[in-house]
Amino acid sequence: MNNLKVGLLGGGSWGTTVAALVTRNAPVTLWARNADTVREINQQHSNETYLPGARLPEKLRATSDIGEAVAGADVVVMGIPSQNFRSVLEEVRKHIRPWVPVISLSKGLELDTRMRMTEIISQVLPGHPVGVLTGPNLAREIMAGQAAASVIAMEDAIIVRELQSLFSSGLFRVYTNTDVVGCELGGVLKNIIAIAVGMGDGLGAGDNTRASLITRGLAEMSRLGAAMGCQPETFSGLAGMGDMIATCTSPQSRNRHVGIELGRGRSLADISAEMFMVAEGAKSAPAVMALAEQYGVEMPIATDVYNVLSGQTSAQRIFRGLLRVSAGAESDPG
Ligand SMILES: NC(=O)C1=CN([C@@H]2O[C@H](COP(=O)(O)OP(=O)(O)OC[C@H]3O[C@@H](n4cnc5c(N)ncnc54)[C@H](O)[C@@H]3O)[C@@H](O)[C@H]2O)C=CC1
Ligand SMILES: O=C(CO)COP(=O)(O)O
Repeated sequence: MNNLKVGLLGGGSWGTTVAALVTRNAPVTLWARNADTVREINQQHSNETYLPGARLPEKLRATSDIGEAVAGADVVVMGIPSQNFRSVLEEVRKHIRPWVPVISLSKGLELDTRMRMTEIISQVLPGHPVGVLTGPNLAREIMAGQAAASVIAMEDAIIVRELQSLFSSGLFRVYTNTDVVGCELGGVLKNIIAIAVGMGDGLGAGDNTRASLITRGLAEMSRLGAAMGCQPETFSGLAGMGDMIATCTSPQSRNRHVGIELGRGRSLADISAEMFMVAEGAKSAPAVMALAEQYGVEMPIATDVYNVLSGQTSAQRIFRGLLRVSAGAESDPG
């Protein structure tokens, strides 16, 4: 048991799931902007829109007053999609107490600035310890009580251990890591590769194709990570390979779903119009391209995904192109 009070922002699939997990260890106040969601969590102990069929702990309290969630919190957790992350953080700033750690659950980059979420936290809330919880963590599976593992990454090796126990429970095993950038990058980049894998699945490609994309995707993730000074081991861990496998193979993944529909020949605008949940890879792809250029790293799969997302080519054309490109050494970028 922990004495820390937690303010968790974001009443979507993952915010609600993490709130339910942490409630076992500490009191959690979940802020959601939608008043109906707040009422449903408090009265019915469910969030049917995002987690159909799941029963939430009765102890979990939701509010639509962000001050109520943040002002008394010893830890603030951000479950807000990346493109809205900064605006919510600006609100957090009005209520948060000094030195309270802020942990991101989000797996995207801010489009205009190409910043990671922990960078945004440090910019908006200087002086607050920052971290990220990330790994192969499909929300609905965890709510259904299936075992999973995750990583909490913070630069401070002491604070990270304190927070490890806050997020851990019997079926949710949380490891620590001090490579914040590597862990965060893993979560961002696997979404792009999951879109590529989805395209292949939508086009009827085989298991060998999927395995090749995952492996070559991991190689380009590791190259960008190396250029950005990350620890190479991070990418073979839960935040890298682990999350890559979960997202690239699960029917639950929203990013893979976007890829499947692109593979069937639909446009991103059409696919997005009928999705109410976020697919971070589709939003972050241009920022990933900008990072690759900034660090001089070749990312052929991410580039193809970006070109399909932006309507410059089709999934069918890039998959045909893949077969035409001659392969070099396995250590080469192509
Ligand atoms: N769903 C999953 O299995 C996992 C998701 N993540 C990451 O967690 C982050 C959040 O994703 P999900 O909860 O899955 O998304 P979601 O699409 O299920 O829910 C997003 C929630 O954010 C809220 N929201 C959006 N903009 C807002 C704003 N300006 N102010 C207040 N609330 C706002 C929405 O109302 C919604 O409740 C994403 O970055 C995602 O990549 C990470 C691990 C697992
Ligand atoms: O990050 C996730 C699993 O770890 C969720 O993936 P999707 O956003 O593609 O559903």
